[in-house]
Amino acid sequence: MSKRPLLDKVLDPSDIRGMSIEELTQLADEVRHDMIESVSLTGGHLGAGLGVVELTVALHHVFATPDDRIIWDVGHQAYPHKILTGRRERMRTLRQGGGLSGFTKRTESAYDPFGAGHSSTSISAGLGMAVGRDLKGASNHVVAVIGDGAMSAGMAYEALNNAGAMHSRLVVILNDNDMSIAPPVGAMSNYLSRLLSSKSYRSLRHLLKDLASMFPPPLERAARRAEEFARGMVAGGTLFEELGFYYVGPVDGHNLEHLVPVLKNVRNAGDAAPILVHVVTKKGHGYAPAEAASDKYHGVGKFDVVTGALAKPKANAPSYTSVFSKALLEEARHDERIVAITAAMPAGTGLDKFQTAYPKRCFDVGIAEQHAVTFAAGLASEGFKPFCALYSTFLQRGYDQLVHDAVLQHLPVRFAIDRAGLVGADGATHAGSFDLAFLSCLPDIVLMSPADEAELMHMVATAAAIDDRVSAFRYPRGEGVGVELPERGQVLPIGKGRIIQEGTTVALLSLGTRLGECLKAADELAARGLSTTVADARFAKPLDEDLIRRLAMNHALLITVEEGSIGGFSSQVLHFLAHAGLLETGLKVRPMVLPDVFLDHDSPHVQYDKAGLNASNIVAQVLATIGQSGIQAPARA
Ligand SMILES: Cc1ncc(C[n+]2csc(CCOP(=O)(O)OP(=O)(O)O)c2C)c(N)n1
Ligand SMILES: CC(=O)[C@@H](O)[C@H](O)COP(=O)(O)O
Ligand SMILES: [Mg+2]
Repeated sequence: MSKRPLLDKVLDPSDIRGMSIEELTQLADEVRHDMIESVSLTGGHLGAGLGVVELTVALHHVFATPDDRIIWDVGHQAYPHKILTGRRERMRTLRQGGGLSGFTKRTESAYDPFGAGHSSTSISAGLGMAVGRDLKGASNHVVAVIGDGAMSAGMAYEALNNAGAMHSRLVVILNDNDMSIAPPVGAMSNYLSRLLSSKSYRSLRHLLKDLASMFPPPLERAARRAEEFARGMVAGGTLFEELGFYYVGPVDGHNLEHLVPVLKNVRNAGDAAPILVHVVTKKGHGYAPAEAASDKYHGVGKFDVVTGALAKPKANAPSYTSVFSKALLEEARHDERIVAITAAMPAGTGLDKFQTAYPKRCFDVGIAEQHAVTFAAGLASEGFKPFCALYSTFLQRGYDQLVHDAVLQHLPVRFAIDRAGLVGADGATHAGSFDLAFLSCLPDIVLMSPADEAELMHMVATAAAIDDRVSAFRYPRGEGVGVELPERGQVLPIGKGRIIQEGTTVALLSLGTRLGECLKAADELAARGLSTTVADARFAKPLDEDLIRRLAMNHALLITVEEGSIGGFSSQVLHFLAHAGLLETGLKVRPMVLPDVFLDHDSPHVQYDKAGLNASNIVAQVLATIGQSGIQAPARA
């Protein structure tokens, strides 16, 4: 850790409360350099944090954290906050096993009053805290910091709508950097741009005058309020004022001479009404390579601090995302009814290529997963073939829409579910653990998971062909196994799995990309004299009942393996076995699923070791269940 004259003296935010603006400016500079240095060694979310260095310093200078609550929306911009709140030394452990989380986390620090990872929760959480404070008769401040991208989600509007009518003292800081991960989309984003161009930055004199007129001394307050309404101040104001917020800004978020007095005035306002401070920042600010990059270095691996050059990760095979992207392009070339939907993740889902090839058939709806799902259902009802590409963890947001708007109406929306299973450094908030459980219980859905990237291509083709109900295929983050890829995927027989290798004693039935681990386990079991069948289920729904029956009848032990929580594929298999009377035959069955805990960030391999889903764990499960001596396969047929 490099020496930093001022930052070295900051053990917690109380050390910066007495600093002058000059000192705060120097401190911000030191925090920025410190953050760049540590993220260059760990990788992580860089651009967002760089953009809020001054804002973070100003907030901790003005507000009495942790009694005053600061809630960072998403939490990916909270690295400067971590540096200033006693976690500076641990920044080099960021996103690694046992290290700091890449997001805010309640168990990590008293300065993180609310955990995050998913976006657009901060205003709701802040309002809950503000109302809780009022109910307790306490007087602390609550500040929610939300980005312009996160403002596109329904939850943010639900919260504004509620807060604007609550008369509870809440400060919302809208951090407007005119960026999401990709450039922001939507009418709100256009509105914010218009707001900025019509108002331009308010000078400090104007800002303080505005604030003074908003927050008159207590005795005059009621009369002043009435007068404000009477003369139409609210009606002539911003959308936020229409919703019942005091609007302050726009303020230059990199200018501490402006930020600090404005925040002090907001803090001292004392009025029982929510305030929205519109702060304008630049994502990646103060680090030229980030400012110059098209994504402002939103998320990076390790990099060279001087040049900004990103370390190139070694890849032995194309990523599942890129294979999906290519396969969908191929299907779209053959069928112009195919359209694609992303919720603010065009690059992350691989739909950026689709956007370039078919701009009129690709829709980035912003961070709005619920809307994405019902929007796709609407397109399907008009005869289109929508592929809604979402990360598994973010699909959780759109569950009711998926059930009520798509599945129930048999509207053929195709869900391309990326980042299924454990995702590594993003940790528990981003793990795709639950989709198999929450999808496999839905009537009539077709739910697939590929064992490798060629299988993924087949599943894209299969989904394109399914036109009478919802279908979904889920695949992991990261690279495939390096199999040869066809030009185009083939349509698979629905609900049919495949036997990969035949054995006699143990049957491993895999769904998804644990198949490789099952094959390794089978080799090891063979070396121990246990003849093992390995099968790839391909479908979690409908189940291949013939295949499962065959495995159950001809083996002593059946193990299911999946990268999902309890309640998913294995539960479907167990349900079938129970009702088919196959559990009373002496067959032993062991479902191997993710453990019933939230697993923290680590490398995916270590995570899967902890989850007990690697080859060695499968071998151990077999040996623990039937012993090393082996059992002869029963003749049950
Ligand atoms: C529900 C949900 N959908 C998608 C994401 C992925 N995501 C993380 S940050 C981000 C962009 C947020 O933009 P903004 O709020 O403006 O913050 P900035 O990065 O610009 O500071 C997105 C889409 C998420 N975290 N949560
Ligand atoms: C903060 C956030 O939600 C995203 O930036 C996410 O971390 C992206 O994950 P991938 O790196 O898997 O695209
Ligand atoms: Mg933004």
